[in-house]
Amino acid sequence: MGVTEKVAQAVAHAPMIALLGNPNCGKTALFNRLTGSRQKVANYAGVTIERKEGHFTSPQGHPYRVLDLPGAYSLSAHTPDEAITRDVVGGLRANDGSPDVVVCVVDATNLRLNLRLVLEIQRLGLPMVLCLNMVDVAKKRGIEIDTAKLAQELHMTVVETVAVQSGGEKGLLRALDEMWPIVPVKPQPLAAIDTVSVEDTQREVRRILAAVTKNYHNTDELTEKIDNVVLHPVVGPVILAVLMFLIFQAVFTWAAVPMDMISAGVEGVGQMLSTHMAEGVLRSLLVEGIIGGVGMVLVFLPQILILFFFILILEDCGYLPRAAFLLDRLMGGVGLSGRAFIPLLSSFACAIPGVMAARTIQNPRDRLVTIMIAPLMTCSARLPVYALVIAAFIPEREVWGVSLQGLILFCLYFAGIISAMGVAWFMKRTTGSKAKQALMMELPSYHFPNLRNLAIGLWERAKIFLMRVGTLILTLMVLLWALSSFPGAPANATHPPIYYSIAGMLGRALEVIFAPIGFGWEICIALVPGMAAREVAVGALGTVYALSQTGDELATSLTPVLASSWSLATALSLLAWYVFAPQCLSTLSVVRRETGHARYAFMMAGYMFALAYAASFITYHVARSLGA
Ligand SMILES: Nc1nc2c(ncn2[C@@H]2O[C@H](COP(=O)(O)OP(=O)(O)OP(=O)(O)O)[C@@H](O)[C@H]2O)c(=O)[nH]1
Ligand SMILES: [Mg+2]
Repeated sequence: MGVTEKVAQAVAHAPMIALLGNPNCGKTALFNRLTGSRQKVANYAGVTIERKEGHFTSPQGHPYRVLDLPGAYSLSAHTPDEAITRDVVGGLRANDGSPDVVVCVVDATNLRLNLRLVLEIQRLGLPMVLCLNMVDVAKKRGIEIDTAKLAQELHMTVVETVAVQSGGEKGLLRALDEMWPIVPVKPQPLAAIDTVSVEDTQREVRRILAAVTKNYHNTDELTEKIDNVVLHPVVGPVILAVLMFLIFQAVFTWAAVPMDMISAGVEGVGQMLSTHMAEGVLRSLLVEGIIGGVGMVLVFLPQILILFFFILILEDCGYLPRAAFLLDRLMGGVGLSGRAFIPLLSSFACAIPGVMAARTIQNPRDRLVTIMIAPLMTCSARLPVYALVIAAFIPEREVWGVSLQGLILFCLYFAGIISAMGVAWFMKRTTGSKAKQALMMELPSYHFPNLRNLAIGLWERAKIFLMRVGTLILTLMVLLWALSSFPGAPANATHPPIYYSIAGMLGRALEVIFAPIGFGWEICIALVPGMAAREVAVGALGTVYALSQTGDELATSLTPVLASSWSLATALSLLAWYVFAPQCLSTLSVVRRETGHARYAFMMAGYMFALAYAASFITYHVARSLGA
């Protein structure tokens, strides 16, 4: 047996630990520390929405499997993500026994709220360890907790942990090792643990708190001071708007230099290949297919990273639930709850995590509406398309001291948001659901973003993007290049060869549909692979136009080519198209999975196509009549 097989076998029989606790108490941070993995950690409730499994070996050499679970306020689940947690600990999931040990993670600064769940879980009768996490913060605030006394009151092992510090998990590891040999126990049925009333549990929590803590308070003065400003009814929304605006400015202004560098590098390689290689199929594949297509997408890495830099900081410092709170009234106006804010914000990265994050929404109608509008938020794959067209058509100028290009980008994002609100309003009206639930959301204490997490987060993003470029996008580009290069042009050709290729024929067929909104056959070719991944539209335009060049001059830079071959009306129409354009196929399949019905995926594709076409049509014709 090889070493890896031995490890795999040991892991398969290792005791299973489940990390359980309220949302935002540090379960995932602890999971990452134990297993060395990099699951998402952020400062708001409802970050983890799926069961994640990992494994590790303790200092004494014992193997363990460990489960990270969505946070829950109680075992009587109210949302789909809480249901996952309930089913896992209750042993109700197929293929999964109940856990052998429950590690109950609690936020030491918020014991009053957290202990309720501890008492509830205790009734399951499984072996338990209590992790008093975030003791670093508790100590700073002068909260003193007598751990020995708490252990005595609860009849279980209590350890202190700091999940964000290296070595902060040691106490837990020691406690686990002391439990060996771990004998599996069957949990009490969930129905049987519901016998104690909420009031009795509350009374018990108060009694324990009084016994184990001195000067217990869960207020944080700094957080209160900041919130007085940030949640102020007038100042708050202004701060939010300014913040969003600055982010889009930064995406353009900060990215300029690194983008120029990457683009110069890509062009350099292209030029070198075209001067040193003999003309032929291979050179065409490399220069027009790969450099012209994939290189074109690569250039947008800095912009994507800058956008994520801000999203990650906002996530980690604790501002997001505040923004949800500020927008709750506004969103209530169109029938959405403030709860929808975080799923919608996640959709700026990609609609897929956004659609999945809708699991934290309790009301099924609210959840469905949120899922249906999530793709209208501008995902990061659309950013390259916007950026390319903006760079080609919008002059690099300042208006009232702000970059005009950044301003246009902001408007495009804004257009997505406004139309999402419109669609939500329409859906709520037609489904006739009026009930509005109050927003119940914990506002976590602010903390300074963890720089290591920030760096890891950005690195992960860069990796995801580069992987996409290197696999999916590369494959599509090679395929597109082949379809655009064969068959070759006839002898008496009057157009560039691509016109006669398979892709050219397809583009010309589609042109019939898209000509009324100003798209020529070249754009139509790019729309098709753009369905698989949006950035590919940019790469595809790169390849299509590189192959369309008739002169000797090979253009590796797309921007001037577009500026000379499209009218402004066409460019604006394409931007409008991408505000709505039907989702990439992977989003549609996630929508089907999350809603359980294929019809919602079809509905989504249909309504977005109709909106995209209408918006482009109007944009194109208004722009034309204004002489653009
Ligand atoms: N100072 C300090 N911060 C911590 C500690 N543990 C976690 N955090 C921070 O607390 C926040 C929440 O951590 P997560 O690990 O995402 O919490 P979670 O319990 O997995 O949350 P959900 O997935 O939403 O249920 C993050 O901002 C962490 O960086 C700790 O021991 N000390
Ligand atoms: Mg988590």
